[in-house]
Amino acid sequence: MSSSSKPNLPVTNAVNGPPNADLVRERGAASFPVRDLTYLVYGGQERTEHLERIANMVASDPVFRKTDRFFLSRTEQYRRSLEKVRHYKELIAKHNLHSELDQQDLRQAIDEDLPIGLHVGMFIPTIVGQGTDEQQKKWLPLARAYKIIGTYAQTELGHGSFIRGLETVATYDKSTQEFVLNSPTLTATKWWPGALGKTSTHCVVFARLVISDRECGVHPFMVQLRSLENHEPLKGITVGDIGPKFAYETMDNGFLRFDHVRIPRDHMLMRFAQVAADGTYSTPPHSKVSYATMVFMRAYIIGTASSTLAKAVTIAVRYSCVRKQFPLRSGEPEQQILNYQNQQAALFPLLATAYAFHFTGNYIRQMYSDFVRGMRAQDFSVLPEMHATSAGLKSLTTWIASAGIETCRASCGGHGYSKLSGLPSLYANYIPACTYEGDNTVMCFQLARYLLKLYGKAQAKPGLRLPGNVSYLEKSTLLDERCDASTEELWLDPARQLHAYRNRALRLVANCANRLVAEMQKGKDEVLAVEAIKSDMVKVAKAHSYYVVLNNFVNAIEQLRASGTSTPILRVLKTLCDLFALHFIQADLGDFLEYGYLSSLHTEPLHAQIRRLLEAIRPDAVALVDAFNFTDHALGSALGVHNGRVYETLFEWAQQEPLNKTQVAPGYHEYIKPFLLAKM
Ligand SMILES: CCCCCCCC/C=C\CCCCC/C=C/C(=O)SCCNC(=O)CCNC(=O)[C@H](O)C(C)(C)COP(=O)(O)OP(=O)(O)OC[C@H]1O[C@@H](n2cnc3c(N)ncnc32)[C@H](O)[C@@H]1OP(=O)(O)O
Ligand SMILES: Cc1cc2nc3c(=O)[nH]c(=O)nc-3n(C[C@H](O)[C@H](O)[C@H](O)COP(=O)(O)OP(=O)(O)OC[C@H]3O[C@@H](n4cnc5c(N)ncnc54)[C@H](O)[C@@H]3O)c2cc1C
Repeated sequence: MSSSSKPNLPVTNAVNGPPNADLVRERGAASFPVRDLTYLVYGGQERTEHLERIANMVASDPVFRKTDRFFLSRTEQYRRSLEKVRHYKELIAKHNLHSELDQQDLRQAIDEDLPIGLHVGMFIPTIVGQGTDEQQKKWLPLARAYKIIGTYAQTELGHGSFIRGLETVATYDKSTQEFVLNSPTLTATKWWPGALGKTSTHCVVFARLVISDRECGVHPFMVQLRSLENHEPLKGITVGDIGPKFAYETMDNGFLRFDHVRIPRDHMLMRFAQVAADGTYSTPPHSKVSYATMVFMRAYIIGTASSTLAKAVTIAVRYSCVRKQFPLRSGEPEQQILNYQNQQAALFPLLATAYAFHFTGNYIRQMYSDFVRGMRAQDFSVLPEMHATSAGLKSLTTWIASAGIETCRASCGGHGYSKLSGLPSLYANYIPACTYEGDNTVMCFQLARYLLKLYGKAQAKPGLRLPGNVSYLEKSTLLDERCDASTEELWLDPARQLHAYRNRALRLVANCANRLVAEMQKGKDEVLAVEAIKSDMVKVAKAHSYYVVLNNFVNAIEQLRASGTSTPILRVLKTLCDLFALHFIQADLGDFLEYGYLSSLHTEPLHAQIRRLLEAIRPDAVALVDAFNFTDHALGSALGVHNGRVYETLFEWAQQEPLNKTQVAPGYHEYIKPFLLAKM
């Protein structure tokens, strides 16, 4: 079956001409209607077409061009991103894109780390989440109209993960009804917040509240940093850019110091905790409610892991169809490198993972909106589950996506190392996701701690009912059960796949719990006992998160089946789900073998089934990446161009290299000529 219709996307940036014949052939041989899968991924035909209109508008607009980005200095890149911000605002007005969703779509299409990312992603959400109604009324209209630009200033030079260790102080002065913000030490300097260095006029600062020498914990405060007239820093404020980074050049991550800066009392965001005029402090209803914006951003980050990985896989799969190396036998044509099993084994599990994470993103979005509904009704009961689940999924998805981008880059051989492949910058700009919004390892401890607690409760109280994704912790009998997938066919049974993931997670939780007890029996207190099991806690969190991802993928396919999705689409999604499930068992085989859950009786058919799945995906590989529907602008890659004119595009883009502006190299006269022409 061929694709039901061609995607309505312009081929920008790529060199025009007849498309690569191999890609044309691959597209014609897809076993499912590509367009229908695109609709499924983006939420229907209407929404897909809307996204395409925005993507096309961006892709054909010279202000948003990306192809020269590699040749710009850091300062030029920052300026260019500001130019893009201004144009983004013009387009909102011109095309009436006033809804939050439209603006999010537009930013996504622009596809750059713009210095307003923190404004929309954390500054505004913190006002919404933590501000009183009056505070929202005051600041939201200004922020939404970009009359003020803000960021989220929490991390300091000395502390990021350990929020309770932050040193910036906000001391309440009852006599003037003001807070005095101060950075008492060098390590109290705010360090890293995006767009803080040069762009923001305001920020939400996290500081320890002190009232009459009493420590009241870390709270958010609204602070103006720069004049709205001339952008100069206000009195008492030292602010600037933190300097060169691994990448992320378009973002002015900044530093900030306060020298006894005074702000009015109503600049503390007081939705949950309050300071009255006389200095009376009212505690929040939940001690971690001020951390809510981070939970929001973690959920957002989980949602973007799929699309980021999907971009890398799209580039690598298309290129691997165009690229040919070696005939199998002399005299035969050379093979597309995607025909090699090793290439498929590297790329197809990542393709499957990009689809798996798509459904994880849907799941966490739903969980987050239920959680927000509860919060609005003062119900914080879901907060621990939301925090723990999002912390674990954020870690697993960003780790896998980061490593996956690098695998894609390496799979493109030498051309993958060229920045023109788009993969080095995709990787370099993405990997901080493993660190920001909570270092992944530290986040894993949060989930593991939650699981250990629930496991302990379930042990202490048989018959206790735990919520959906953690209900397996009730069933310690699961530990005695063994895998019975002794044939290739049995490995395709979702119930057996889930059983394996549940069993592994429970085993690791139980093992950790036992070790914790053993450490305490050796005389350690609980704190030191936890320190002795920390690397196992990371494994626990990952194992549980894998289970959550797979469970959601399996459930999503069941729901699609029930809602009448066509057989060819269901078939291809099931194949991807199977590959996801089996690949990550194969990757962590030691976990499953260690406790005798699996033996060689099961591993042989497992490996064989994985090989079959790779073969099954091969004819659909191009169609499966096409279904993500990225424009050439979004991919920013000479290797991933839709028309497959890889070599023409690489050649043309390389001509832009500034060194090629002259035939004779700069420096020739000083450094090359003297030794070339020196007498022997
Ligand atoms: C429509 C969408 C538009 C979006 C547009 C986006 C545009 C995108 C642009 C750019 C993208 C990239 C931007 C990146 C920006 C990056 C920003 C940042 O990095 S901000 C700083 C982030 N910092 C962190 O994440 C710090 C991590 N540290 C912590 O979270 C905490 O310190 C901690 C590690 C969790 C520990 O906290 P603490 O010491 O206070 O607590 P503990 O004593 O360990 O635990 C006590 C109990 O509290 C529970 N807990 C902890 N945190 C939470 C929480 N958040 N919610 C609920 N409960 C929590 C903890 O589990 C303990 O529970 P018990 O065991 O006692 O039951
Ligand atoms: C690109 C980028 C953008 C950022 N944007 C912002 C922003 O807008 N606003 C903002 O406020 N911050 C921002 N940050 C800061 C970011 O949130 C922190 O860097 C992050 O939370 C990690 O904290 P840290 O740097 O203190 O790491 P550390 O905690 O110092 O981590 C260093 C190592 O120590 C380990 N470790 C730490 N604690 C423990 C423990 N208890 N047990 C065992 N191991 C431990 C970690 O696993 C890690 O391996 C940004 C960072 C980056 C890189």
